[in-house]
Amino acid sequence: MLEITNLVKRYGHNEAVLKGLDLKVEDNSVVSIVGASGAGKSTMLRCINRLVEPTSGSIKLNGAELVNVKGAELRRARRKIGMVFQGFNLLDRLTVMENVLAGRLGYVNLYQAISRRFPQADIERAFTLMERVGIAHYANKRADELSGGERQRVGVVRALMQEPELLLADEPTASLDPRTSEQIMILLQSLASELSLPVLINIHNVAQAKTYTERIVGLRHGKMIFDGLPADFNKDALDAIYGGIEAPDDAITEQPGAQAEEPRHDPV
Ligand SMILES: Nc1ncnc2c1ncn2[C@@H]1O[C@H](COP(=O)(O)OP(=O)(O)OP(=O)(O)O)[C@@H](O)[C@H]1O
Repeated sequence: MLEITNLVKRYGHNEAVLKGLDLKVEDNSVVSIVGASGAGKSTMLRCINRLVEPTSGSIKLNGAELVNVKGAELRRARRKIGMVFQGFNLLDRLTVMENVLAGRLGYVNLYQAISRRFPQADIERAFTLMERVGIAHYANKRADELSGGERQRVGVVRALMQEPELLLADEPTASLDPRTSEQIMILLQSLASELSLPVLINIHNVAQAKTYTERIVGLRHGKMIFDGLPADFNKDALDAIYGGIEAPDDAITEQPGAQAEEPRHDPV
């Protein structure tokens, strides 16, 4: 379980970007974080994986405090947090397998990392996960030969190679076409359930958030102003979060094609 208490982040002497956030996310739970540009969504994810230093507050993952840990303890904490990126963040000239094995770098020694001699168990785990997401046949292909959806699957497997206790996804579908986006959202949803992982997804596409996640958290100016079920995320909630400025046209309607595969929850 992820437990955030009174999280504050201030960059320099500016006004706080996160103003006392509280959030609990159970295992198996897929939560989307929505909010206008600048609301603090990325800062929140980056505080959790400590790419950004929180100003104050507490972030606990399965009881272990993440705020203020340093050195080896921070490295150990970080490897428990898998991250999936909008731009995939793959090493294009390396193969799919090499990219996937990069997820183990936090676990192997320097010699193994430099010589890329990963334990057999890691290679087997890599194949199992690649098979699970349908990319095992691409193991020896270069990453830049894959489509966007395939590349994102590589990104997901690399994150899972860390044996994470939490998965963070920062706009994981923003670079993908609608159909591929749906597939990636369904994949994240299924993996959360299969691996008993809490998953937090920053997402601009409110229709996808409503269809493929079971809980929506809405941020505005660094404060949480909505935390509830997709069914309760109505026009008032949308206006409160986006202030009528940035709300996408289709935000409260069903995502076209959402029925193409079986989502776990009925679209609302
Ligand atoms: N490294 C930084 N230094 C100073 N200010 C920053 C830094 N990173 C983000 N900010 C500011 O913090 C605020 C929140 O930014 P953040 O990227 O967290 O928002 P967001 O909701 O993720 O936006 P978007 O949807 O556009 O990615 C913005 O005003 C931004 O300018």
